Amino acid sequence: MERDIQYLKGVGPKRARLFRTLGVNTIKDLIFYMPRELETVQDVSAMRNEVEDKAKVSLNGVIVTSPFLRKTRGNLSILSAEVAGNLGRFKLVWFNQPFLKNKIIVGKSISVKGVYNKQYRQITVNEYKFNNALVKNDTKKQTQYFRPIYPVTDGLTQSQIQQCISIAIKKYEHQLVEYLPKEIMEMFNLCEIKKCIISVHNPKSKDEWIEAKKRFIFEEILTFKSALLLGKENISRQSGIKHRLGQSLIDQFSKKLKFKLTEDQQKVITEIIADMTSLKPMNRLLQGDVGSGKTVVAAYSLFLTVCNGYQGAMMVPTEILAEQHYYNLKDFFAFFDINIELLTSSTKGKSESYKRIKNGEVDIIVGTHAILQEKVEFKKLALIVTDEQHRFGVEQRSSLRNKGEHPHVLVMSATPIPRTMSQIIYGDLDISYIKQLPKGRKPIKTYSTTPNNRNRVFDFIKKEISKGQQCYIVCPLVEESDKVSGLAVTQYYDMVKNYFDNVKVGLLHGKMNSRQKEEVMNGFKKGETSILVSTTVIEVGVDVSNANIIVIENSEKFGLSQLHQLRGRVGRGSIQSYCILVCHTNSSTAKQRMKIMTKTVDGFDISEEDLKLRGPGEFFGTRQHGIPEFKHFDMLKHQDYIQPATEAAEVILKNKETESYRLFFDKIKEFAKNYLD
Ligand SMILES: Nc1ncnc2c1ncn2[C@@H]1O[C@H](COP(=O)(O)OP(=O)(O)OP(=O)(O)O)[C@@H](O)[C@H]1O
Repeated sequence: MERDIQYLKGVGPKRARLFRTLGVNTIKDLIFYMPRELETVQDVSAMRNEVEDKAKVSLNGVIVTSPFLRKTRGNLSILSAEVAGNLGRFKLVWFNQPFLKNKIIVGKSISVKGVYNKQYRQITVNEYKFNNALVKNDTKKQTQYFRPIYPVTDGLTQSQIQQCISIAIKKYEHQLVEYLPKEIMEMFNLCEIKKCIISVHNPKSKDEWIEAKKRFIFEEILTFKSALLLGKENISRQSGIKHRLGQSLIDQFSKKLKFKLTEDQQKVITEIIADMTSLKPMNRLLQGDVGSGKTVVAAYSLFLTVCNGYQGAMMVPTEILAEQHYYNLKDFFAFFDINIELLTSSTKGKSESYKRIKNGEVDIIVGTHAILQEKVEFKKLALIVTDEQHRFGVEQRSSLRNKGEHPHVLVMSATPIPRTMSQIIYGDLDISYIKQLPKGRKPIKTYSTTPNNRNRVFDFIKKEISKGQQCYIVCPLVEESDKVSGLAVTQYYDMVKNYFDNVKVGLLHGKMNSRQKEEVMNGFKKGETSILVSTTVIEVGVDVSNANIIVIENSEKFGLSQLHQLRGRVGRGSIQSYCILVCHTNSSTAKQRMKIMTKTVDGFDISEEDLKLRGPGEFFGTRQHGIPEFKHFDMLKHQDYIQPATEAAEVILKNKETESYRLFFDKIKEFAKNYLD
């Protein structure tokens, strides 16, 4: 079975090349090559009246009229002929195959598959075969059968794939040995591998096909969950850096805070302290909605590390965010002797900085992925905090981990991920939630409008600015473009400046250099600028509590979760905040999305909706976020499988030394090695 596909009878080097483009390299790959759907084919030769319009049908009959060929104005050719089957005459139609005209001979018998047009008793032919044998009058014949449909490629048809698979199964069936532990199969009522393979490629009934598919879905998610649990088990077996609590120091830090922690913040801090003072490395995800106050939680953990004589690192996805966290942490630690440094690709005097990190002069380093460079070596790194983890790849997470000796890891995510999804992406982490927002926050009022109402929107902004508030306006593009539609910040900035006399307006986008960005951001933070016209560079983390309006132009162009993130830039203090979505299209999908935004303020609900609307692939560009490309498992359709698969994974890890589990456990190790390392 492990032999190269070209050695299968009927394949050869040329066809093997085509198979390889489908990811089929060996005979085993072919046997496990899965159909994407099951087609039900009705046999109209024996049909009663029940065959529906547009149904996929097959027919055996005898050609009874000469072929008729005509050309349409668009140069399309239509070839037709009539056949007589058991139940009368049908018209067959071929599109763009004029060359068949000579083969269609009255009296010849033919089998066809195609799509039925009920009104004209006509079949648009997709596949045909001329037969030598006469058509039998067999009315007891099966009236419907099932045909698996495979992903194909140019030069390789459905029937060729089907034929090769059936040759492969016939020859190698005996090598299909069950590898799932018997106990697991019984516990979860799974169908045996040989039977599944046969049923999935040649099902006798739809139920049989579904049963077989079930096993493959379960097995796939089970392998993945087991690998995640194995990774988790490996980390927890390492000895972590045990911190002392130093409660009095923690109390000192609390006393210097400008606000009282919420109960959720307090609870999460307790969980983190418990992790860091234990013998195992912490491996925790902190999920909290926008503006729920995750930064202060990070500050507590960093403080604990530094007080214990270690270094901490905080890695974030953008320079703006790195700078903001850097200043926030400086502010939090103003009363303590803690050295914090910023490291991004545009930091000046990096080599000096590297030295200070290496010799331990720097206590906390805040930066972008510039921290991951080889040159950055720590003296005693004990805590890694990453913000917006899902923007970093899995490899980056582990490469930062390798900069210390089993450091503690705290992952913060501001994008609320639906539970099912976080169980998959973050299945190897313990999860803490901050659900409450700090006291006194008012729900953001969200409105949807059209560009025609822009002057009214601007007048509203004028009114709020006159009360001392500030406003963000977000546009999707930096500059106008012929290729992509949408408003550009540069032009919009000029328009806003013209409209608002005596109001200071700032412009911010990713093409500006770091110094310019920092200046603009600082001007806005200090309240010197009242309106900030920006691209989505402000999307994550930007925290200016005096800003109470965000206008999002071309709001139809953003995903719901992204709109929620952007909206989260306001409502970060006790004043009433507003989010105005300017939608430039009338489409029903856009309307539906705007409605969700105006009705829902909860980030978890929004991401659930977003996932439904866009599907997991687009929701998070999958590979980047550590979700493998599943062949069978669908995050939306198969949520029910996650819990049982998790239970099964736990059983497997517990019994991994038992003989009957060994075969499958080896597969899990192999998968973990390829995927998680
Ligand atoms: N317990 C609290 N009471 C009052 N204000 C708080 C509290 N905790 C945090 N804040 C303030 O709330 C604002 C938002 O906090 P923070 O920036 O940490 O949110 P976040 O969870 O990181 O949000 P985002 O995901 O949008 O970055 C900050 O101005 C912070 O100082």
